Amino acid sequence: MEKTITVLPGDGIGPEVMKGALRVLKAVEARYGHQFNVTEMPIGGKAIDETGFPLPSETLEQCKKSDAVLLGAVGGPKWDGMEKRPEQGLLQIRKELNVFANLRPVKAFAPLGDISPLKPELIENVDLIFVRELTGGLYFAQPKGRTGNEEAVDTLYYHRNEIERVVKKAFEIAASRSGKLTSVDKANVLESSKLWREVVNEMAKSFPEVEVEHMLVDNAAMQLVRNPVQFDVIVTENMFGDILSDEASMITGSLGMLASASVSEDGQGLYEPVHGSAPDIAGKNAANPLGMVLSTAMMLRHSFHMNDEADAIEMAVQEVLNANYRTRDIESKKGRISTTDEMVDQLIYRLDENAATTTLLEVYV
Ligand SMILES: NC(=O)c1ccc[n+]([C@@H]2O[C@H](COP(=O)([O-])OP(=O)(O)OC[C@H]3O[C@@H](n4cnc5c(N)ncnc54)[C@H](O)[C@@H]3O)[C@@H](O)[C@H]2O)c1
Ligand SMILES: CC(C)[C@H](C(=O)O)[C@@H](O)C(=O)O
Ligand SMILES: [Mg+2]
Repeated sequence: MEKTITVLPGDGIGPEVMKGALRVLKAVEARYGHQFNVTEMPIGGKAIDETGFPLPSETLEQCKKSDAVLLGAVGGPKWDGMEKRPEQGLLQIRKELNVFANLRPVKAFAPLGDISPLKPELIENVDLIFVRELTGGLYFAQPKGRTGNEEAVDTLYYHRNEIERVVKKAFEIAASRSGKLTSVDKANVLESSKLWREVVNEMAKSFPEVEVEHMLVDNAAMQLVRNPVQFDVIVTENMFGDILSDEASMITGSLGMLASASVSEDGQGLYEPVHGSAPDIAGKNAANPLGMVLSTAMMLRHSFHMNDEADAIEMAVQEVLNANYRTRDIESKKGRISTTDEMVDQLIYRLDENAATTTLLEVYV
């Protein structure tokens, strides 16, 4: 199959983990006979340095005409305090591509049981997914900004349609999984949350097979560390989802493990790890590439319907962890610390092996 991918490495560890993802894609290409036409474009701080804009129009155009977009991370202290911020590029690309549903799966990896700050018995069997509203809410609504030296304003606005489309997506996902949906809001205080709850209750009538519960966001933050296995699908507002998903990353043991897919109604897909540009470890070949690599697997599965290929990457990740290869953030007492590149070497080695095994099995059958 031939596909075009726009690659936006961004800043900090973004380019380092993206290099790994592209090597993994090359391995998939070779083994499964695909052709991925990759075009790299600037976004974030790099784009500000090169063009003066965090999302240059050439980058946006290239993304719009691609089959999918892969993004590393943006931001860093270099651009702090500047009028244009790298993060504006990220928010703008999400808005322009209309990728309103941000899917952030959180699965406990058995070999990382001792890495998580949560007790092993609490995280065993955790397999949940956030459906985070991504193009509305506090991040985007007007008025927004400084209204003088002493005042600043952000607005939490939602139109019913914006809530409906993301909630529908969450119901569909819940129906395809265990049939349990938790909607997280702050309906005891916020008007936008009351509307959110109303929409969820209305939508529930079209999905009788899905059991719905409402949970206030402060309680949800607590429940995620008290008993995370109670959750399956969690749908929530943009900023609540941002905060809760970083919190939930500790179920895996590291923010560097989490992947995400952001999808639109017309099939656009933007794939990025949940973590940021990690300025504290950038340039050291120390970043965990697995969140980026797992985001690449999500791209293959969701945008290209390449399920075997995505399975093979996920299996390779499991095997690398089983074999105790670890970057510093998931350091194990049993093995030495690997660099970003070494982790990717191990993935590719196993991807080749997996492909070889699959071929052998097929021949044998
Ligand atoms: N999607 C994105 O592009 C994105 C997401 C979050 C933050 N950011 C930006 O990144 C910059 C830094 O933000 P921050 O420090 O609050 O969050 P961060 O996610 O960059 O880092 C938080 C902590 O997690 C660690 N970490 C993150 N990813 C890791 C990985 N792959 N491997 C190992 N350790 C990892 C970092 O070293 C750091 O200690 C800011 O400019 C922020 O706006 C961008
Ligand atoms: C960098 C920032 C704008 C972004 C967000 O808040 O959406 C990040 O934290 C994320 O989780 O993708
Ligand atoms: Mg975040």
